Amino acid sequence: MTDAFLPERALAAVLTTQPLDRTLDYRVPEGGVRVGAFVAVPLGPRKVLGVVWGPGQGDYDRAKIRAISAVLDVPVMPPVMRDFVERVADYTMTPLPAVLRLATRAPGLGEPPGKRHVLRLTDARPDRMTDARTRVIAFLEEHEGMGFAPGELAGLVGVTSSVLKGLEGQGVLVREAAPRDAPFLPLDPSRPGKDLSGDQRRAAAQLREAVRGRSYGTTLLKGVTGSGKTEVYLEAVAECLAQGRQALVLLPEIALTGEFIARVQARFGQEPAEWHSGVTQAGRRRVWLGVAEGRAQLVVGARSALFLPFTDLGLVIVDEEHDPSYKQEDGVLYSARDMAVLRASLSGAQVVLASATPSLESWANADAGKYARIDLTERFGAAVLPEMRALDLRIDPLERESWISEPLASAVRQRVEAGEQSLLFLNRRGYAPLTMCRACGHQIGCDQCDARMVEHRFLGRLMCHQCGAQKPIPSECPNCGNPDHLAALGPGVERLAEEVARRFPEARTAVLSSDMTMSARALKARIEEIAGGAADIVIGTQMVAKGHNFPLLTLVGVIDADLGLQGGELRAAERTFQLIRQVAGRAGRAEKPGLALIQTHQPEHPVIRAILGGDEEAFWRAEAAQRQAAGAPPYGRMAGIIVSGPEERETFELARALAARAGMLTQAGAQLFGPAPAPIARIRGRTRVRLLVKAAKGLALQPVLARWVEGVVPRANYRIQIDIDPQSFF
Ligand SMILES: Nc1ncnc2c1ncn2[C@@H]1O[C@H](COP(=O)(O)OP(=O)(O)OP(=O)(O)O)[C@@H](O)[C@H]1O
Ligand SMILES: [Zn+2]
Repeated sequence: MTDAFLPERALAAVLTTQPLDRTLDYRVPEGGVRVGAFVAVPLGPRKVLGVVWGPGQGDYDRAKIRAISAVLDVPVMPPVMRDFVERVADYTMTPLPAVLRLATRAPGLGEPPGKRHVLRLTDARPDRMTDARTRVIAFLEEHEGMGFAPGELAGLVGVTSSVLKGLEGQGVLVREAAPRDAPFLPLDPSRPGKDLSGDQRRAAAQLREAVRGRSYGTTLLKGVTGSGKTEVYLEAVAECLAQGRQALVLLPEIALTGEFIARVQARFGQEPAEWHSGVTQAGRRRVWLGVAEGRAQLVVGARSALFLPFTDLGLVIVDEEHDPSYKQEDGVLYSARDMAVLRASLSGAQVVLASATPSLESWANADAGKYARIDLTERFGAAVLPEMRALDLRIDPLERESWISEPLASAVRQRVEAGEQSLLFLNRRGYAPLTMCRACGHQIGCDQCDARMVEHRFLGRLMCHQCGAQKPIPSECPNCGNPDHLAALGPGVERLAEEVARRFPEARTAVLSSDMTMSARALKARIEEIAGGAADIVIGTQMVAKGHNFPLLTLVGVIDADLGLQGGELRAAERTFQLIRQVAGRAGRAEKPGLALIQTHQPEHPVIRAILGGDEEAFWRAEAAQRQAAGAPPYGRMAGIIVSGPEERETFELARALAARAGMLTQAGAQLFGPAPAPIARIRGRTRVRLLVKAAKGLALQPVLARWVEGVVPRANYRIQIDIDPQSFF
């Protein structure tokens, strides 16, 4: 792609973020415009954001062509970034505007800094409190001292602008000119890092050398939990910064950023830029511009940080690269890990995929020699890997309404007495996964989805984990009307917490679950407190499995190791292995050795044996052999097709129309399975039908799929969604 200039009055093809299937021609304004420039263009009665994508196509009535309204005063989108946007769109089979939206998720891009006004909280309080006023004040108190643009504040709190005006009139809020965006203070890569062990030093040297090469390459950094992967890849970051190039660190969970930022600050003297859903609108704009202008050297963020406009990206770290949350499951269905490799290959950058339990994809790529691989096999310093033991629930059965077996309970008791921490891991949010009437057997489901409602006792509500619908916990059965017979069945973390409180009344407990109504900042603070010893027993969902450092933690109890093995999904074994090894890895990270106790009904299951056995290579090899035999990823290609719509019959008809064209797929060497009702056959009132396409690894699947679906045009409100390399099959 070229970095061309279009003169005044020429036609420019502008890609907007609006859902159109093509670029639109506009007339270039006075002064001309560069290809890649961000512009505002008229579209109907509105002005929308766009990027000059190239010379105009000239296939539209010249007399009707309108002019570009404004060329925004932000850096031009460089050719590699435009290339990246197009490749992502092609790979994920997503319309370009949707990908461009990912790349422009910062408000007010065109406005110069310093011109904005923000509202700030004063010490005054209103004469009369209303619910809306209380929320505004509570929100601003939580974001101590920060100012927000009025529109932004109204949106964030969910109040009208008149509420804000009222508060301003009473002096509760003051209007101030926003300060210029705070600068990004330079990180100093020459500061010394920690003294590395021999293995760490060799690993760091290898990564540094790769970064010095200033060309593309991917390295799998496979190190056992607590081996110092972070310390090692920070050396690669140091090298990248020393080269004057930008670096990006992707983390799978916002809650991890707090600890990571502190480590960057300790290593390089300043904080990195931060990018995730917890960052305010103003903060996003600052980071986006800082990255585009090359002022932000290091960004730490969630998967969408990959779409920031880096000018000279030299390194991408994907930490906990196996984590399923790197796959975006709505909107643009993309894998941030895979797209990181794509982006790096376009930018001449290095990628480091760090994990103790790599994805089979990355393991296989390293095995095939496509990725370099570095192993760290020991924990740093005196710390040793935790001992792992299965607790056979057939031998030590659980008591009624109890989920902690006697041997696990006594291990917890010992830790509490010794002043050490225990972690009880249960990958289920809420109180109970199922509410059933003991009189008639009715199970309370979501009205909109083919899913059971999950009791959240803490909130006093039943909640659908598919669509988020809530209803109060009924006092009588909605089916037979019988009172007092509704029973909560099975445990969630809230119920486990109840048992812990009952059995260890003297212990301080903390529940960490991703659905907790806590701001990102409050969550970070809570995790720091826990790491500092504020809880004796931590109860958590998969959120706690990811990379946290709790130095006092010496015991991990896995409440139900069998949970992920049911259902037989493609990645069930891999995921269970990763999750339990990860969570066990939280134990014994300091001097005291750790113990992981794993409750299971099937200790002889191959996956449970692999988790306990520690021969990881054998596990991956066996898993790889099975996938290879089945032609499944990463040895074969897959695309999931989800057909959805309001009427069941018509949704199936649409799916069958696709199936009728299966010949095209077969001819190209792909196979079609389905249609079949999706495992969750209804979400938000829409019927869901699935098809699955499988093909050999070498086949360029996307063009084949594009031709296949082209011939079937869904009616309004019906959808055909294609998920390339699907991770979930619900
Ligand atoms: N060379 C070193 N000198 C001092 N401390 C170190 C060193 N290497 C690692 N550590 C410390 O050991 C702990 C574990 O290191 P780190 O978090 O980098 O491991 P990790 O491999 O990323 O772990 P996980 O995969 O479990 O998240 C951290 O507290 C880290 O500061
Ligand atoms: Zn629902």
